[in-house]
Amino acid sequence: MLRQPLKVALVQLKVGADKAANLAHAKAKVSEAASHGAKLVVLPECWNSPYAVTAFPEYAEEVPTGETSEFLADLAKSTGVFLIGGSIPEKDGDKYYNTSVSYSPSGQLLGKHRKIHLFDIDVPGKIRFKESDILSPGNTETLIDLEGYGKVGLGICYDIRFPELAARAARRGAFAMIYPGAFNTTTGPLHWQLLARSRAVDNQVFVLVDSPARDMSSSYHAYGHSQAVDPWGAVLTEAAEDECIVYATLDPAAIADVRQSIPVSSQRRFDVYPDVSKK
Ligand SMILES: NC(=O)CC(=O)C(=O)O
Repeated sequence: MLRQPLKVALVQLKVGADKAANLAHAKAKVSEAASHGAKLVVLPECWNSPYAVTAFPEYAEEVPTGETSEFLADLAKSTGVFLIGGSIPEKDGDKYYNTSVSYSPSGQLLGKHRKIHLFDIDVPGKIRFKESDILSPGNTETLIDLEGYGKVGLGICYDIRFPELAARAARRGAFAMIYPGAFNTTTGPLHWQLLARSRAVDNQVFVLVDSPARDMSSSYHAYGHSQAVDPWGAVLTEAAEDECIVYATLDPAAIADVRQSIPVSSQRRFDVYPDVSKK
């Protein structure tokens, strides 16, 4: 559980085609968040590369030995924050993944999460996206320990649509689910906040979702609206579409309060349906 208040910053980063510029820009924004007192900083899905299946092979790197992972480790250390490094295209042998790495304030690798559920959708006349044309799925759940605060579960974007991941993380003690994401202007307005609030209410945990800024000149129009939701399902902070950093302080009392008031975790009927946290 969350052991003390935690100030978080969600960096809704403007992302372009120039990888070096994306890294430099991320450094400026993470430093800005740290200078405002954030102890946990989150970057969005696919922030060192355009979010396009065709771009992934060109931008992909080894993780955690590649340039961007090393950059994130150094950045976490120089700013003294827990850094959830959004996600980047990963190359491992002849396979590609959509991968997130997280670092401690001393630059230690805390976790590596490969997107488990690939974003393959076809909404006729609106959006077709097929990550599986290039990417392979991850096969491992990720729980990371933020020393002094407690554990958080990690998912990437489409992973939020699969409630089992959050339920399992929460039942293993996570106080929050964090999803670097990049919903779009078709699915975002209906589903992004609904899903974030649902995962929060289902599990009585905080949920952080972090998107790139919207760029109408790119092939993928990210929804934006990075936000933090509390265990009651209340939105603590929400960005609009443009680049910005939004902040929230996660208060341990909110978890204790909702769990005492509405004790669903002791009211579950595992005699009627199975507990998804037991494999
Ligand atoms: N980009 C994603 O992985 C997911 C998304 O946009 C959606 O589920 O909608």
